[in-house]
Amino acid sequence: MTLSILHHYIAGEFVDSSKRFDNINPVNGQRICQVAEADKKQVNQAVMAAKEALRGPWGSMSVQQRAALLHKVADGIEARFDEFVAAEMRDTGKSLQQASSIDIPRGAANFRVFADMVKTAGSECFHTDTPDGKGALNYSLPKPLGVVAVIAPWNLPLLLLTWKLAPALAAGNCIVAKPSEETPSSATLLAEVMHEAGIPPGVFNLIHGFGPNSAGEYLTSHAHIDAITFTGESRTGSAIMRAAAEHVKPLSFELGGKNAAIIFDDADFDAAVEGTARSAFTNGGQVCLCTERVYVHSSLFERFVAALKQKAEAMKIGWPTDADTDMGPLISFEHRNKVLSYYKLAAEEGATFVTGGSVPEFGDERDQGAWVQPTLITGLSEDARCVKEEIFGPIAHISSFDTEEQAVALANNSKYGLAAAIWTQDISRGHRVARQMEAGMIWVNTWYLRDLRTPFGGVKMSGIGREGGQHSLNFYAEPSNICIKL
Ligand SMILES: NC(=O)c1ccc[n+]([C@@H]2O[C@H](COP(=O)([O-])OP(=O)(O)OC[C@H]3O[C@@H](n4cnc5c(N)ncnc54)[C@H](O)[C@@H]3O)[C@@H](O)[C@H]2O)c1
Ligand SMILES: O=C/C=C/C=C(\O)C(=O)O
Repeated sequence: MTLSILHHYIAGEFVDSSKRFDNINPVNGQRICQVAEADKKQVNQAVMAAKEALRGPWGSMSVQQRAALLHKVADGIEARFDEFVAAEMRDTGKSLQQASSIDIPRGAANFRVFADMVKTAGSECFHTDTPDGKGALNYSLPKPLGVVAVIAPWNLPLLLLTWKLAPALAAGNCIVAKPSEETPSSATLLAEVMHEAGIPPGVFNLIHGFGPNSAGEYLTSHAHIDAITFTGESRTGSAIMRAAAEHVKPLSFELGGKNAAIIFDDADFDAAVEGTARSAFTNGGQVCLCTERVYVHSSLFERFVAALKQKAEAMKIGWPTDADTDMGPLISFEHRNKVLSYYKLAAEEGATFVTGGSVPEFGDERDQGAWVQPTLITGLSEDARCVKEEIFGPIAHISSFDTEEQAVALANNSKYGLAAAIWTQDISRGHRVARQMEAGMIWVNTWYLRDLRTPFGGVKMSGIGREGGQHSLNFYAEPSNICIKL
């Protein structure tokens, strides 16, 4: 059976490479298709095509015209919705429910929100007094950065790729994007949609490949890249920072996390259990915002652990296409081995396994896939590696606290600072504890409730900068100040 091949999209054309890699379905380990792997020459072609396109019709297009094109891209995603859902599920094994209610709808929404926002964006203007009394006018003019390298991860492939593409394009930049090697399909479909929508050749370029010594590194170290926006592991962020250092360029980083949930004694118990199960196991724990550390007031601890265990064991781990599936496989065998190595480490570090800790057995082709059990552990010290290091799988450690001060100190005791969830019915405490969190995003009595205008990003090792609303536009366009002597 000849496998289809996913191509790059460079200068408005779909092109192959001599080198290719396999795209694997993590549900059963079967090959889905082959993917062209861009070499240095092709990455250079993509960068130069983007540079050239800045001087073409895109560079002289009005904001209204650019916004209209971005809405056409959103229309195209919606018109091919089922294809995008199928592509995302094939590459990741995520459930139909997740792909069709979060991943793909957000792909279209990301284009629409920034197409609309850029049309109403204003800029600063100051009337300046001068000694001669005639005054001066100072106004700022936002200008696109130029050629932006966009590097995306595999966990929410279309959502996170378009979360960067949409504002970057809305601000007038040209793009060279590299999706994760694990999830090439929806990005390639997006290239088709961009092409059909009439995005001018070279404005959006898509290259496939890996990170080190492959397309990712060739892209981030390219002299003609004007800015880099990256989402992925913190250590990859460090590598990209080193690669980009020589040419000094703006960086936007959305990195790793080891997020805490704090459940106070006055929490709405059922809501806290439901919300914490969702924040621990959504997308198989493969969301940067997922909870991996749960801190419960000592008065509730035993009851809460039992209730969370019940939730975890009630989850349906099944075929992605089944409407009632709660969790699919992990993204790859490599990642499953990483998560299983932490399950093993947890035991070595002395953890008590409340539930899970191994691999589900199906008795069918799924036994050839990258599956793990949702897992809850207790009993580790705060210095344990399983409590300190990001695992990025369906596992959370639960421990107890007595005072609010202890809860804040426990939650903040991390090199990461991406997100936190606080469960309390005392809203003054909610405000008070949220303000003390060393994190970029804090949810109180909810989790992953999104308003696309809000600042999204982390502190410490969790990132540099913010995405979302005007924060995105502020990164992708930088103001020049023009002073006119009157
Ligand atoms: N903060 C956020 O918003 C956010 C969102 C999603 C995922 N993440 C993080 O991403 C990680 C999981 O995603 P992942 O495994 O794809 O991350 P990863 O860092 O392994 O890879 C991310 C992307 O970077 C590329 N890459 C890897 N090494 C590179 C290099 N040296 N130069 C250039 N490109 C390189 C990869 O090919 C991929 O496209 C987790 O740590 C998760 O917390 C963070
Ligand atoms: O895995 C990380 C999830 C990131 C989500 C977003 O960036 C978003 O919802 O805009």
